[in-house]
Amino acid sequence: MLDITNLSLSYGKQNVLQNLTISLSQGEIGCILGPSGCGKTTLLRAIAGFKSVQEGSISVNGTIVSDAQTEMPVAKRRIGVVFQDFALFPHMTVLKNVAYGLSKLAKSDSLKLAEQAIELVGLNDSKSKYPHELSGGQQQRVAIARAIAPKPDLLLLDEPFSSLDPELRERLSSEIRSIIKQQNITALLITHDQTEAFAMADKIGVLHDHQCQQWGTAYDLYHEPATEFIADFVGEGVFIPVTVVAYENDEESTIEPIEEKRIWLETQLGRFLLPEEYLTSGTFKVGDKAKMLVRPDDLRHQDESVMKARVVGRSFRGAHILYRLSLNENDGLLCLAPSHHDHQIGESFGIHLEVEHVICFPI
Ligand SMILES: Nc1ncnc2c1ncn2[C@@H]1O[C@H](COP(=O)(O)OP(=O)(O)OP(=O)(O)O)[C@@H](O)[C@H]1O
Repeated sequence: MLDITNLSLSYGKQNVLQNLTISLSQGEIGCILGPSGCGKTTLLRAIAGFKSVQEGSISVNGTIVSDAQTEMPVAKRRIGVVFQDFALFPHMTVLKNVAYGLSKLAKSDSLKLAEQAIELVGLNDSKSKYPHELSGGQQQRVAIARAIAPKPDLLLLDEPFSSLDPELRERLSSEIRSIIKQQNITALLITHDQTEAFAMADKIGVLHDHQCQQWGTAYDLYHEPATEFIADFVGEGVFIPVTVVAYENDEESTIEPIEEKRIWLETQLGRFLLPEEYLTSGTFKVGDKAKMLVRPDDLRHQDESVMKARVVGRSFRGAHILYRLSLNENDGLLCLAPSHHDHQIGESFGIHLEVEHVICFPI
């Protein structure tokens, strides 16, 4: 439904995005995530038709809407846009706001579609109210109803929840996801908020350094980040120093003595097999120093462990406590422990590192 291929966007000589390739199937929700200034809005504007394309192409539902030669007018693209500030008309009722984009249809058809969209977002009782009579969350629902009423091929959402408080943001994002999914709408959301991206999206692309550094599921980004930037930007975690080592005999290992597999990462928290892909790609050789990603949920609270770490910080999160721990010289370890393990700053407890996905980067 959306195919963006080798897209480059710039403002004059300022290059914003280069060689970006992403795609969404019918009914999929994608999200473009990235820090301020990375080019999210520019990308959204190019898809909607407000920004020309220097290289590559954007296709919606099999038709090229933008490339270096083509620029389909905005109104012909069959793309609905939900803006950050809702952009509702203050002097129009909810019903008139939603019906506004349907003015080409016969009045009875436009009202029918508008009413259907209003019902979908649960605002049946507010049809004749004006935007100033609605809460922020309700106004956002009106904006969404207005964008989906014409049944667009693609729905674009520009930081749709950023003006709402965090609790409402979380609730609304999962409600809006259900509506979009129920209607089998293809949608692309842009945000700098990863909680929003995780709650809404089937696929997430992270923009950095003018590139989309990874296009994958939230699970992929969190557990198998393609770059050091993504490892750092998505989720919490720390990097610990490691040394790439080889063991000549298998006394040290319970693993079968396969030559390639006897390369390990030695850390102060134990030794981990260097994954196959790092060997085949030649990223590391024996003797290299590197850094390994440790997520707070990789580091377990384990009373019987001989390795004890001291609590230097703690943040209570209800079911869990996120501990910042100090071990030897390393002050920055993070451990997410069930909150019944209630330790105060200065106390020590046993830890055990269990890394399912070993992610390493050269230093
Ligand atoms: N109209 C413009 N003319 C020139 N440069 C622009 C224009 N709009 C944006 N830029 C520049 O392009 C880059 C990308 O901006 P963009 O607004 O797309 O980023 P963003 O990721 O959406 O940021 P934010 O999250 O802060 O909204 C920035 O360096 C910005 O200064």
